[in-house]
Amino acid sequence: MAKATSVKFYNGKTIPALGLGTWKSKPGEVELAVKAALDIGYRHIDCAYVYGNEKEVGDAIAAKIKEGVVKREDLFITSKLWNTFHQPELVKGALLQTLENLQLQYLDLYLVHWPQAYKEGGDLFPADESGKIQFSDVDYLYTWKAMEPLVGAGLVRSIGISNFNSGQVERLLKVATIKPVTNQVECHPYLNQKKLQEFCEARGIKLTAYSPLGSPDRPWAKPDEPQLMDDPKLKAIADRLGKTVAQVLIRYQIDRGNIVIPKSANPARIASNFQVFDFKLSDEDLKLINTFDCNGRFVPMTGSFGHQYHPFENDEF
Ligand SMILES: NC(=O)C1=CN([C@@H]2O[C@H](COP(=O)(O)OP(=O)(O)OC[C@H]3O[C@@H](n4cnc5c(N)ncnc54)[C@H](OP(=O)(O)O)[C@@H]3O)[C@@H](O)[C@H]2O)C=CC1
Ligand SMILES: CC(=O)C(C)=O
Repeated sequence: MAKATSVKFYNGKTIPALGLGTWKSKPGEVELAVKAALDIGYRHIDCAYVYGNEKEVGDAIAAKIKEGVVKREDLFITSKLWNTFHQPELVKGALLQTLENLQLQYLDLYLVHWPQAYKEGGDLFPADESGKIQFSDVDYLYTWKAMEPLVGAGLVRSIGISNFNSGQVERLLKVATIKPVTNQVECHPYLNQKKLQEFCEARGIKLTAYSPLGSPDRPWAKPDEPQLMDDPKLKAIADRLGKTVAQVLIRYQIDRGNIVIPKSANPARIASNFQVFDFKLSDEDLKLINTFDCNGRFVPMTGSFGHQYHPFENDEF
């Protein structure tokens, strides 16, 4: 198989262009999934405190390091600061908990998971009696200022953001001493993020594409909603190339210069999703897939509607 490609950040560090997503991989299955991925050749794992499975991801990484399959320095491990830890004095403690969970001395990348903060100190989704999430008004600029010293302390190699819209990126850049290396956002043919990608790229920030397969296992999916991977137009392209739709969707991101983190908990699909380094999409196919955009967002974070920093309500992109 051809060599896996990597993407270079403005700070000189590199990230494998393809990583394994871990949201919704149950604690009982994620350890096997990460072990399978590392055996297959994945070197980049996308984690988050809120996924509730970091300990099992850490067990898998530790086991594969012990077996001699991988060395720590060959891995790229990302995690994310959850919304209830945005108060500056909570940021380092949240990271230390994630490091302990993952059994690591440092992360390669730590992201502010969302720009909007939730009420600190309790549930990860702190709801009132009516079920409405309780917000906190901490400004993400203060959170960012608490992320920056983590780099100098050697606890993280790079820092970045996730789910920030263009206005929020711009606002952050005005105060940042350390610029984010990436903005991790939902990205696939129905929401191709062309404008946000160009906006970030012009500022030296790489885009990481989450839910690249359309997140069919998202908990709020309804049976009658369209499934990206069932799209006949994508199926036709995949059939013509002799590839799976998932492989085309992954390659769509790599060929646009993005980082991509498909999730699977199934070893056969984890392997097949990695078989994307022996072909490229032509410019014609990229252009054709770009026309499928319909502003189709699968992860709208509806519980945050009404929050002043919820990213999907005001700015165009
Ligand atoms: N920063 C953020 O706010 C967010 C970050 N993320 C990150 O991005 C990752 C990926 O996004 P996610 O929303 O999980 O969804 P994906 O778009 O990666 O889709 C995952 C789903 O696709 C299935 N699947 C995987 N490979 C194949 C295949 N080859 N053929 C058919 N089905 C397949 C999986 O099933 P199975 O497991 O059974 O194979 C699972 O149901 C997350 O896991 C997380 O790490 C995601 C959302 C938000
Ligand atoms: C999956 C995820 O990262 C969310 C919903 O924040």
